[in-house]
Amino acid sequence: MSAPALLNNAELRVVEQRFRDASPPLMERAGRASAVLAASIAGERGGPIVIVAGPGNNGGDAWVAAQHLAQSFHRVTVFDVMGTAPRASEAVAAKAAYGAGGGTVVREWPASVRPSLVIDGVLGIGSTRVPEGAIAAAIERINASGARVLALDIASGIDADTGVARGAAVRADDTLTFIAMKPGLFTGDGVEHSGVVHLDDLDLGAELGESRGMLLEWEAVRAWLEPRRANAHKGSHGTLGILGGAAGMTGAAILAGRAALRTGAGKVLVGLYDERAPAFDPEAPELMLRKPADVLDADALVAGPGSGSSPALATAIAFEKPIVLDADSLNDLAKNAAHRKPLKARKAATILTPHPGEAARLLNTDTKAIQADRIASALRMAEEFNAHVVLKGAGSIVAHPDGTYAINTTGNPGLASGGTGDALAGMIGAMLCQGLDAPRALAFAVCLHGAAADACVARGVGPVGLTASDVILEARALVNSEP
Ligand SMILES: NC(=O)C1=CN([C@@H]2O[C@H](COP(=O)(O)OP(=O)(O)OC[C@H]3O[C@@H](n4cnc5c(N)ncnc54)[C@H](O)[C@@H]3O)[C@@H](O)[C@H]2O)[C@@H](O)CC1
Ligand SMILES: [K+]
Repeated sequence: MSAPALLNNAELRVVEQRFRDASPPLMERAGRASAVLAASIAGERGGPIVIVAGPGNNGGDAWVAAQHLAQSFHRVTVFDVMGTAPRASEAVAAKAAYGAGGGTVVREWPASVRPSLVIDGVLGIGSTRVPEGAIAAAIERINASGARVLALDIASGIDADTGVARGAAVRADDTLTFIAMKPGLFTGDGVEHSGVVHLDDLDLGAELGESRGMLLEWEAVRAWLEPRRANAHKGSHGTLGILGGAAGMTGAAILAGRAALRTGAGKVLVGLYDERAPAFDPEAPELMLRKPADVLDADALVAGPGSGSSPALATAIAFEKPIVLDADSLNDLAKNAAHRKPLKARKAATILTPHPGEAARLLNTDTKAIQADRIASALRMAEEFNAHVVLKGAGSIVAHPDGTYAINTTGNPGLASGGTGDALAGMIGAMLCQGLDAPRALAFAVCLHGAAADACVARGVGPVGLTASDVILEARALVNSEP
């Protein structure tokens, strides 16, 4: 199973140009696919369908869908938001054919209809400003309809590149997206607004070529970790060192250690800065709690969980194998410019795990600016620090110094609780120890961490009250489960 490609607006416009004379036209294919999915959602004898058509080609898709649905005897009402003539000739023809067949078109929300399905064709990837006037009102009406909503291409009002809702934005139950997946469906506000995402590649899939972005789905990613060989021993799966746990924060480093052990690291040495740190972890006596100087004979190092103002970052930068910088080490990196040059010059891989607040400090900006373009922010950190970066938050972004990126599709709001970041850092370390290269170790752990949280929620453990320890145990089950 290969990972689905992500195409941004500019890349999609190139595809549209290349295929502008395709036969059948792309809009015909998109509208027809929309009608097929809508019919399957509404059911053959389903209730009325309200189709909301906007001013651009997204509205064009809606007109084509309306034509097909009316021909297959669905009770269709089109709400023509602007009342202007569609731009694309296929849309003009579809509107005319729909009208000629006696199809209902209204210029106001059809309040007397109780739709079983609303199709959102207000704005697509051309939505590049705050919706206003009739467009904004139509979006609000769709959200207030109480009906199931199918968005065409992307929920209206969501930016296809960034996932940002600038103002009013449709909340869809399903989105049928065309040609390729778009980043904005899977990160930022897009996560909440897209619902279940369906892809119809309009028969172009094989012709799209390489792309800079991809989606991380657990079913595809899980195959990256090879099954254990029968003759494996603890040395086969590496030794992870962890630097952290200053006074009052030993829990963070211990959680990272437990996560690493339970997701497959051969040995885990936790170097605690707290002078009065416990001698062992009663819940995981296998964890070797040590002084920081005694954990450096390892295959990879995680620095930062609860490390406070200790020298964890400087020690990690000097470590000659892969490192993961988390939490306090990221804040140290943001505060002390002197660390940047030696970090950038490292020969072994560096992984950074900022949440938006930490990312804002690293890039010397504010959280709002980070969230306004999460992909660009993650790629900028990857370049500035010569590191593989995960920008955490809904739709985590994994970005690499070569300009490629991925968006994670797993995870849920239950992960917004203390300790889950420490667990993720430990899982990344465990994957480095088990021989995945840094980009894969990072992407694998991010996807696993979210998939574990999803599995917990699926059996009623969370999202409310989900703990890092729950996620760690579920992650162990997942790395051992058969595909
Ligand atoms: N061009 C093509 O080859 C294809 C396009 N397709 C559809 O076309 C869509 C893109 O079409 P368009 O580029 O026409 O753009 P949209 O249909 O997304 O809408 C943009 C139109 O609304 C205006 N607009 C944008 N943001 C607005 C706002 N916030 N408030 C008010 N008006 C706003 C724009 O000026 C433009 O006229 C895709 O999302 C997809 O649904 C599909 O039919 C597949 C093929
Ligand atoms: K739409």
